[in-house]
Amino acid sequence: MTATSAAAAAARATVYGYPRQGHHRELKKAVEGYWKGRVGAGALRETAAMLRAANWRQLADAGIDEVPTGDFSFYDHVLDTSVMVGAVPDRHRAAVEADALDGYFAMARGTQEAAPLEMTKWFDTNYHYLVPELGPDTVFAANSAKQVAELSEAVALGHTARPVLVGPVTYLLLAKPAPGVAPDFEPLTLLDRLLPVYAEVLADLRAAGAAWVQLDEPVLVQDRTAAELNAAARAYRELGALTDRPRLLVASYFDRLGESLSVLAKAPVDGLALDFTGPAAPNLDDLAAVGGLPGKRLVAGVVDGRNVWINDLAASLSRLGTLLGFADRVDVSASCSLLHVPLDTAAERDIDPQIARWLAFARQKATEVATLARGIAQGTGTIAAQLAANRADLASRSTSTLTRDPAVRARAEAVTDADTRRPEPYAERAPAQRARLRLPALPTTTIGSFPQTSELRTARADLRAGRIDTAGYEQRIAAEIQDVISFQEKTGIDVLVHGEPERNDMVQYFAEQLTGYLATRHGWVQSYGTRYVRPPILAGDISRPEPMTVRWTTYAQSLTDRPVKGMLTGPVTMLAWSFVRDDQPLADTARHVALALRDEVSDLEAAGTAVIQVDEPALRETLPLRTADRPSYLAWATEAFRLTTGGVRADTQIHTHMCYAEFGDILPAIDDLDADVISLEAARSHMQVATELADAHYPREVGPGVYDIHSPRVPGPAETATLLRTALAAIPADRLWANPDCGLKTRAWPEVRASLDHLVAAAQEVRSTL
Ligand SMILES: Nc1nc2c(c(=O)[nH]1)N[C@@H](CNc1ccc(C(=O)N[C@@H](CCC(=O)N[C@@H](CCC(=O)N[C@@H](CCC(=O)O)C(=O)O)C(=O)O)C(=O)O)cc1)CN2
Ligand code: MET
Ligand SMILES: [Zn+2]
Repeated sequence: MTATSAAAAAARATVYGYPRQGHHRELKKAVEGYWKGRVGAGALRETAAMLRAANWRQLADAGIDEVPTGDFSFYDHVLDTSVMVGAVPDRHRAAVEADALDGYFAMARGTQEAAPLEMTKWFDTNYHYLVPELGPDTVFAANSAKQVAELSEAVALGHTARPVLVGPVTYLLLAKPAPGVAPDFEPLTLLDRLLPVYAEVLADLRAAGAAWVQLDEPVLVQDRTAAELNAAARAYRELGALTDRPRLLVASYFDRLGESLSVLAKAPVDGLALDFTGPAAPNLDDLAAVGGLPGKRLVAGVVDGRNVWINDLAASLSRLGTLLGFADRVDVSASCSLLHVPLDTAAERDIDPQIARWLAFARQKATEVATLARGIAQGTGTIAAQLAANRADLASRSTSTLTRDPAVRARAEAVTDADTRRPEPYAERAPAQRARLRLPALPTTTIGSFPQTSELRTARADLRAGRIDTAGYEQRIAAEIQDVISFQEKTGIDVLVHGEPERNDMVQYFAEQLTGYLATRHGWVQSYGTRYVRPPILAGDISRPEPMTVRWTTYAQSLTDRPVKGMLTGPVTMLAWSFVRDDQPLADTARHVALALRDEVSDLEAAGTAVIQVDEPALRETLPLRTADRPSYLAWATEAFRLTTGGVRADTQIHTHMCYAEFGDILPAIDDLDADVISLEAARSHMQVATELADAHYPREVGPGVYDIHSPRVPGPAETATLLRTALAAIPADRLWANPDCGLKTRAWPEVRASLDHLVAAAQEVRSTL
């Protein structure tokens, strides 16, 4: 047998992870029930075990030969890794020792006594992880209990299973110096201390029956310094040299490995799992250039694990055909964990069946992976029917009228440079806005949403189910807006919001009103912890049949003399938090969305709205992982924002808002948005961003958040005032705003009342010292 046919004959199907929540988000309900004291720890653990078993069953039924374990999490798998290596912050240690589960949730969410770990975006996805906190005094200790238990469960159920772990290099490079540790401390210096802990976990997993263990090293698809590449080489040299270990599969995804590829190819590990989709496609040529992976296993991620379009099976088979020559054994997978896509298209009864055939969620992707593995192992003849159906579905998508609207295309082509610039520079606009708005120094505002109470969600569910009519629903929304406006007036907020009660989600709400978008009923994807989103599917050319927000915004403004901010989601975020079409450049799609939003901005301005906020929380997360790809992205992204906002008068104040990210490396792009005011998340990272903005001489108005809205914890007035003073040390008073980190939709009213009282008091106190 030649190497190629041996590799082909052995081809197996596998995936790296699967949605955790269950068909009806049973996990969310159980965890939130546990927090409220309505579900006991035993019942919570039973639900979790039931969901894991159901997932493995589903994967096995789809034809997956080797299922992942350890990808399950009660909250976040990076936090699970911190627990696995014993990196529990001192402030949470007592809670963790008293009760592991409660301590775990305390690290994730914080308690009144101890702040939670910081949360940030997982690479360029909409998933958030809890940032490990490390310092020179960190003592690691192996705790393999969760990994071993989940492997044992899968094995007991008869599955061939492969534990999936966050790799040591990725773990350290995603970590931050713990509070109190010098900010220039480099967690990677702890590698020598961490490797023995991984060695112990690997030995435990081997003892529990693991033939293979997967170590995920997605940080290696980012630009890395020589020192970091050396550290990666050393890590895998040492782990590879262990005698008591399972075989090691090192995985990367989301982009090409570049210079890291040769490091991993040379490492004494047993296999590599590589992404061959989207920006990672160059991995194929790069693999040829390093001489393949002789003697190793290659897991080929040829099915896009983070978008929802069906795979082009014929194209994947041809790619796999090339890859077969590169390794001893070639297996088939999705490009990354299926955590980032919804579970099952079969639940989507409202999507036109013709269009539903273009879509593959996690369950369908598992089937695609299995089909491809069978195709190369047993010959394409054995999958002829699937190939024919796939060809027909792909053709139906590419010829559909949904994807081409001549009016949208003509308008997009006619955009001029002048459309993307406000005629007056910021320096001229600022005084005009000051004269119109007459705000005090350190004006207070919020980011848009107020609590999305279960009453509001129930009202929406009742409307959908026909239990109430539109008039009844709208009465409910109007009443909520009245409450939110009068609360803000009483509290003494300066620039008000209507509170977004009518929005199920800041992206989905707009998508549902735009032509060219599809919405899902059950397409939940985990965003963080127990919070999920249903990313809409941007399938065609985008247009706005009628105004989307003018009615509720003007209603709110009619209730007060203070300015009410108009509130829109920006074009980049609309793309980032949707599943976007992959049949044209993102820049073209962004322009369609921007033009639709530009009309909304213009309608809001015409209706008298003096302040319009265009949220771009996803601007940073969508930044390409490789530096070389960034300038072209930032050019179209900032242009789309300016196209959205560039048509307004000088005295109309444009705000933008960003959260969940490090902003330091995109400050010039933030300036390029030409927004008048930006609010940023800053509370959990102790105002770091305020200093960064000051160092960069950022010239416009800024509201670095002084209330961490991701925690049920209420910061006291002194703490809020301290944060505000820290910001004031970096940003002059005439350009500083006081606001929370982000919207208040996930918080409860009692927390919001207290926290905003403290925020207004802090602003007043600091104002009095000016
Ligand atoms: N798309 C998006 N991405 C984002 C964010 C965001 O706001 N949107 N913010 C950041 C992440 N933060 C997030 C903050 C909150 C929630 C969140 O609250 N999600 C809600 C769901 C929000 C929603 O879609 N609500 C709908 C549907 C609610 C629902 O659960 N409906 C039930 C039935 C209704 C019921 O009886 O409760 C169902 O359809 O099954 C509504 O209000 O109408 C949740 O997990 O619970 C998600 C992400 C970053 N990425
Ligand atoms: C994730 S950014 C959220 C912005 C939105 N306006 C809100 O307040 O909820
Ligand atoms: Zn936000």
